[in-house]
Amino acid sequence: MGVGTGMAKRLLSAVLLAALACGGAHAKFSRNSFPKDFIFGTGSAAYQYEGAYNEGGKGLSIWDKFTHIPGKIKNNDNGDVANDMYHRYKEDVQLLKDMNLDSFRFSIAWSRILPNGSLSGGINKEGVAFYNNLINEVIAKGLRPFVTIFHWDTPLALEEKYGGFLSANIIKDYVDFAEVCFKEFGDRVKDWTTFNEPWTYAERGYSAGLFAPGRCSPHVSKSCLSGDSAREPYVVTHNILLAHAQAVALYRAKYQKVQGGQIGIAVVSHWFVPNTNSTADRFAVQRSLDFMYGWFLDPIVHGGYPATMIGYLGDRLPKFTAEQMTLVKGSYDFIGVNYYTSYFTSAKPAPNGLEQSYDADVRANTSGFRNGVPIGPTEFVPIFFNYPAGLRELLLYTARRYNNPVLYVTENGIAEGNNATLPLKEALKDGHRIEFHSKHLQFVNHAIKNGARVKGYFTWTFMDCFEWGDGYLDRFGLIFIDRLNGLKRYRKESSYWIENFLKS
Ligand SMILES: N=C(Cc1ccccc1)N[C@@H]1O[C@H](CO[C@@H]2OC[C@@H](O)[C@H](O)[C@H]2O)[C@@H](O)[C@H](O)[C@H]1O
Repeated sequence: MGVGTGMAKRLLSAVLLAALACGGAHAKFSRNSFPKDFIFGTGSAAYQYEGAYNEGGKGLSIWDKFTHIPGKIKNNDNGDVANDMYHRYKEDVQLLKDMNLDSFRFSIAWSRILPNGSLSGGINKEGVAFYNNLINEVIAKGLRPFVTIFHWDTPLALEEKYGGFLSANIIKDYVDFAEVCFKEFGDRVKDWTTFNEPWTYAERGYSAGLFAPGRCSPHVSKSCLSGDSAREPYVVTHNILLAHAQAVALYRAKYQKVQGGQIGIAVVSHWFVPNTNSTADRFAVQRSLDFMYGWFLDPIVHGGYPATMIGYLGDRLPKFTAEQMTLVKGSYDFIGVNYYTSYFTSAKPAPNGLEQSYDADVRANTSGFRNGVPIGPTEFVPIFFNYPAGLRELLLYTARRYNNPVLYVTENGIAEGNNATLPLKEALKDGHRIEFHSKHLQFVNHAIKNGARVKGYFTWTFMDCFEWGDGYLDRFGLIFIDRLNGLKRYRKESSYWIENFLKS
C-alpha cells in the first residue's frame, strides 16, 4: 500500500471515529442501527407453549402421543400443560408489550382447529375462538402476529389414518387447514409461514427417529418401531413441499389481494466451515448446505432439488412433475431463516447399501471442534456453538444463491440449563443471552449492509418452554418460567436488555 493511501486510511478512520463520538444517541447499537421497517420479535410454537392438550375441543397430535411413550423425552416431560399459554395468553402478551417488541411469532395447532385433522371431521369453534382471542390481544397491544401454520404437531388422526406426511393424502388436508386459517384469521394476520423447519420434521422424525413420529431404520435406532431412514425423509419432504406450494397458490388466488398479507416458509440451516481447505472438505460443505437447506430452497426458488441430491440419490429422491415444479417454483414472498450453530465439516465416504439413511447420504462429518478448538464458545446445548459470523455467512449465502429474497431471521437463540437448585435471582441472570443476541444482531446488521434483504429478527424464544427431545431441560427464553411454583413468569435480565435496545 502506498504512503498516500496509508495516510488517507488513517485520516478516514479518524474522521469516522470523530463522527461516531458525536453520533449522539444513534452511536450505540440499538434498533436505530437497523432500517426503519425492520421488525424485532420473539417466537413460540403451539405444542411448546399452549398446554390444554385435551381441552377446548382439541384433538390429539402426534406429539401428544409421542411424549406419552416412556423414554422418548428427557425426564419423560410432555406438553400436556407446557406454559399454559392457552389460559394465560393475556398476561403473556402484556410481557411482549413490556419488552417493546414489534411482533409475536406463534403457531396454530392443527388439531385444535380440525380435531380429526380433516375438514370433513368438523371445525372446532373453541379452537378458532382461542386463536381469535390471541390474535386480537396481540394486535390490541400493538404487536404484529407472525403466524406459523404448521410447527410439527400433525393431527394423530391423520397419522393413524394414512401415515401423515408419508402419504400424499396429507396435501389436501393440510391445504384445507390452511384455508380455514386464512378465512378465520387472515383479516388481521398479514404474515403467514406455511411450515416451520421441514428439515427437522423430516430428519428428526424419519431419519434419526428422535422426534415424533419417531420412525427410522433398525440400523439407526432400535427404539424405532418401524421406518426407513433411507427413503421416508425424502417422501415426507416431497409431500411437505407440495402442500406448501398448494397452500401458497390458494392464498394468492383467493386471499392475498383482498387481505394484503405475505406468505413464506421458515427453514433451518447450520453454517458449515471446511475442516481443511481440501477439495473433498469443500465439497462436503456444499453437500451439507444442499442436503439441509437446498433440499427446500432449491425447489422453492429454482424449481428442482439440488444437483448433488439428484445425482446421488437416484430413485430414492421423488420427482416433481412439470406441473408440480411450476407450482413449487416461486412459492414464497419471503424466506424465514432459523439459525443456531455452525460446524467444521469434512468429507466421509458413502454408506454401504445396508447402512443408508438421509443423515448418512450427506457424506459429511460435522463437529464443533477442529483440532480440539471449538468454532465458537460451547453452550449448554452440547450440539450448539456460539458462532455469530455463521448467521451473516448464511444470510449472504442465501442472498447470493437464492435470488436475494426478502428474509426474516425467524429463530435464533441460546439456552441455559434448568437448575432447580439455583436461587431464582441467579436464574434470571442471563448475560450470555444478552451477548448472544447482541452479537448475532450485529452480524445481521453487517449482512444487511452487504446487501441481504433481512426485514426482521425473532429471538428463540419468548419464554422457557417445552424443548422437544430435551423436555424442560433447556431454557431458551427471555422470560423464566417457574415450573415448581405455578408456572409463574419472571423477566430475565435479557428481557430488560431487549426492552432498552428497542426503545425508539
Ligand atoms: N431445534 C431446532 C432444530 C434442531 C433440533 C435438534 C438438533 C438440531 C436442530 N429447531 C428449532 O429450535 C428450537 C430449539 O430447539 C432445541 O434445540 C436443541 C435440542 O436439543 C432441543 O431438543 C430442541 O428443542 C425449537 O424449540 C424450535 O421449535 C425449533 O424450530
